[in-house]
Amino acid sequence: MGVHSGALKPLRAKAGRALAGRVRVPGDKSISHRAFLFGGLASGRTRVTGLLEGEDVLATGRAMRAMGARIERDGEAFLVDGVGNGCLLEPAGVLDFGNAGTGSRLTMGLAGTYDFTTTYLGDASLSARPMGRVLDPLRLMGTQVLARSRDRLPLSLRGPRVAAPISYRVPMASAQVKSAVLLAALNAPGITTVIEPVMTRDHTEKMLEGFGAAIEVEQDAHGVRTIRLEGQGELKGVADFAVPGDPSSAAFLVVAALVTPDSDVTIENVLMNPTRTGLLETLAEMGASIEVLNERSSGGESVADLRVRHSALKGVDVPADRAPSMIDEYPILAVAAAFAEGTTRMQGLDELRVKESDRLSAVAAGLSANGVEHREGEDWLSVTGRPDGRGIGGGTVATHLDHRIAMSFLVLGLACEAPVTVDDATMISTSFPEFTGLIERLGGTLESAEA
Ligand SMILES: O=C(O)C1=C[C@@H](OP(=O)(O)O)[C@@H](O)[C@H](O)C1
Ligand SMILES: C=C(OP(=O)(O)O)C(=O)O
Repeated sequence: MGVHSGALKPLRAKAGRALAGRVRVPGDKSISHRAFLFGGLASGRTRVTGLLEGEDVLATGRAMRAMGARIERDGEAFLVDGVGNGCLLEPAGVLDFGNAGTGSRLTMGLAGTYDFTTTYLGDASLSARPMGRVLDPLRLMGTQVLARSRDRLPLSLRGPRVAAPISYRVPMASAQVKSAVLLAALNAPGITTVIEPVMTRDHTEKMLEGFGAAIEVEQDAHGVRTIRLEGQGELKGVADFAVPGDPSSAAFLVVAALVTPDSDVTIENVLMNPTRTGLLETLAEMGASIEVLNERSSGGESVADLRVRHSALKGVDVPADRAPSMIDEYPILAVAAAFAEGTTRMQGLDELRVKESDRLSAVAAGLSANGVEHREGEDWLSVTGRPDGRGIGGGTVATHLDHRIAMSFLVLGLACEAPVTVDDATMISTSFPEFTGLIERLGGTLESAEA
């Protein structure tokens, strides 16, 4: 059952004090999913610290347990005892991924080439999202797909006796598709090749290498990456795996501090992998005061503390080729743009239409509800700001089961003239259960808006 089995919980944010203090965001969602997937597949034990205990990640943990992994809590850590590559067990029941695109798509890759049946279920949001993007390469590897409605959940997969290694060019910028093919390749004999024309987050490649897979990555002069993975090799648990803080969660606190007058906030231990820092780059161009402090290496990734102070922002053009490195950050960038002098133009946003909601139209509707000047195109958005937040706010935003829409518009409400209400805040726990507590600890005002 997803988080959305209960009643809606409307929440309201209003302007008040400056935000101040030091906080730590929870673990990165992408890396946490992969820690359960790779730890649960590898032979031996992986001890995971800093894991995000969001609903999405917990669903991946349950799926791995259903396929034979042992996952136990040990104080602050999780101990994951894996089955060994090639040795997943057929799950007895359906695998319910709730709201999680990453969990469901990567697990389809991981288990879809096994000679057994797996059945995938999701909430209303996930059941509306396209799955053909992972089912197409799986079909090429020999997997049969059974779905009531074409390439949507709920669906079942049945793998072949022996999966075929393939060469696959990822047709859209998607780390989930790249990862699903690489995970499927672990169970195929020989070498599978994935060609990635535009680089997306590289956590799967890095972690596969860390867990001992035979993987090679080459990049040509145009940035096209060729990833080769030899299947059916051994994967070994990682004694200590530390998950860095999630930059996509930090983004809400960064923008909250930038737009709330007199704020001064430090966010500790944020992942600085360059495939994830597009928002920071854009905000710097807008004139944001963000100091990157104490940059260090943790578990093969670079992390840093971010000191963010209230700043006068100006509108900028955000190029389409930056989209992969900030794909989940456009809703909160639109909020930063609502406080910037001039117009911010964002391009290359086609993938936003197939997230937890159609994020382009959900953001545009939320801006409309709060009187923020903007224009929406097929794959672009422009937002014209009001630097002091005067004359904006006062609306109620439809979140469409989308955590990032809920958090973004609550941040809007922290700094505009009239309070902003979101129709439901329960989905926030899919990726950032600590969000409301951290905003309040920093001095922000959130209140229940239940009738
Ligand atoms: O691989 C991942 O962990 C993710 C990839 C991205 O999705 P796409 O691959 O659909 O772009 C991103 O939006 C999602 O939040 C996490
Ligand atoms: C798109 C997202 O996640 P997923 O695809 O895993 O549901 C997100 O967290 O913004």
